[in-house]
Amino acid sequence: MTSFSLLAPAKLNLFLHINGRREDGYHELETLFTFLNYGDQLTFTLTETTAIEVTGDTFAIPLKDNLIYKAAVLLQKHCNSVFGAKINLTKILPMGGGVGGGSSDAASTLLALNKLWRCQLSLQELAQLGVQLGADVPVFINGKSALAQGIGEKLVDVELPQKWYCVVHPSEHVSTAKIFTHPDLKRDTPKLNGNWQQHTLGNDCEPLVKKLCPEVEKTLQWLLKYAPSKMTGTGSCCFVEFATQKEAQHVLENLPDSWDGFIASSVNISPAHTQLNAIHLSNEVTYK
Ligand SMILES: C[C@@](CO)(OP(=O)(O)O)[C@H](O)COP(=O)(O)OP(=O)(O)OC[C@H]1O[C@@H](n2ccc(N)nc2=O)[C@H](O)[C@@H]1O
Ligand SMILES: Nc1ncnc2c1ncn2[C@@H]1O[C@H](COP(=O)(O)OP(=O)(O)O)[C@@H](O)[C@H]1O
Repeated sequence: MTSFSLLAPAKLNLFLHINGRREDGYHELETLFTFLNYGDQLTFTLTETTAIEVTGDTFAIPLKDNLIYKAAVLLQKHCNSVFGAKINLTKILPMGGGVGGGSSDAASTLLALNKLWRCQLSLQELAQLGVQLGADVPVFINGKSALAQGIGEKLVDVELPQKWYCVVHPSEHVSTAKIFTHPDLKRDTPKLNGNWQQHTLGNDCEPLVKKLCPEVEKTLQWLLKYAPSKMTGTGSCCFVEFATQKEAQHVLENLPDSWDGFIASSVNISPAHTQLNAIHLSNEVTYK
C-alpha cells in the first residue's frame, strides 16, 4: 500500500488591505499570511483505477464541489495521470471562518498527489493550477509565510517571529462573496509597497463584518480584554497574539460557551511541506 497523511494547516491574515477592485470582480489585496501548526488531517492512498474517492468529514458538500476532489481532478487531467486516489478528510478547521481550510485542503491535495502520482510539477506549476480553485491556494502551495499582493497569489516570502494565537470562531457565519460584493466594503487603501509593520495594520473587511455580524463585534470586544484583537480574512474568526502558549491557553479557558476556539503556534514553513519532505516513497508502486 502506498499511503501517507498530511496536515492542511490554517492560515491567519495578520493584516489585510484592499487596494481596489478589478474588472473581473476580484480585489487587489495586500495581506500578510502566517501558517498555524494546526489544521485538517488528510490521508492519501494510491489506487489502481483513475477514480477519486473522498471519505470522512465531507459534511453536506457534494463531491464535485469539494475542493479536495476538484484539486485531485485538476491535477489528474493536467498530468494525464493513470492513477487514482482514496482521500480521507478529518475536518478540524471551522468552515468559512477565514482560516483557509478549504484552500489548504486543496493545496495539500495538490502537493500530496503530485508526489503520489509522480507528476513532478514544480511548486510554481502547482500554484498556477491551485489559483484556479481559489485565490488563497497559492500561499499554501508556496508553504512559507508571505506578504501577498495581486488577488493574493503574488507572494514575497517573509520570516516572522514565532507566536502563539488564540483563534475564536463566533457562532455567526460570514460569506466571503457577500463581503467582497458589498457596496460598503473599504476598497481604497493605498498600497504599502513593502512598508509594512504588521502590528499597526488592520483588516479592511473588519468594519463591514462587524456591522453585518454583531457576534464578530462582540468577539473582538471580548478578546480586547486580553490583547489587541483582529479578524482573519473575511471572518468570522478573530484572534489575539501572545509570546507564550500559557497566555493563549488562558484566553481559551475563559471563552464563553457559545463560541468555539483553539490555540496554535505560528510557523514560517507550512507543516504540510515539512511532512511532505520527510516522506520517501518506495520505487515499487503498490495499490490498495
Ligand atoms: C479573503 C481571503 C484572504 O486570505 O480569505 P478568506 O476569508 O476567504 O479565508 C482570500 O483572499 C479569499 O481566498 P479564497 O477563499 O481562496 O477566494 P476565492 O474562492 O477565489 O473567492 C471567493 C470570493 O471572494 C472574492 N475575492 C476573493 C479574493 C480576492 N482577492 N478578491 C475577491 O473579490 C471572489 O470574487 C469570490 O466571490
Ligand atoms: N474541503 C473543504 N473544506 C472546507 N470548505 C470547503 C471544502 N470544499 C469546498 N468547500 C467550500 O468552501 C467554502 C469556504 O471554505 P473555507 O476555506 O473553510 O473558508 P475560509 O476561506 O473562509 O476559511 C465552504 O463554505 C465550503 O462550502
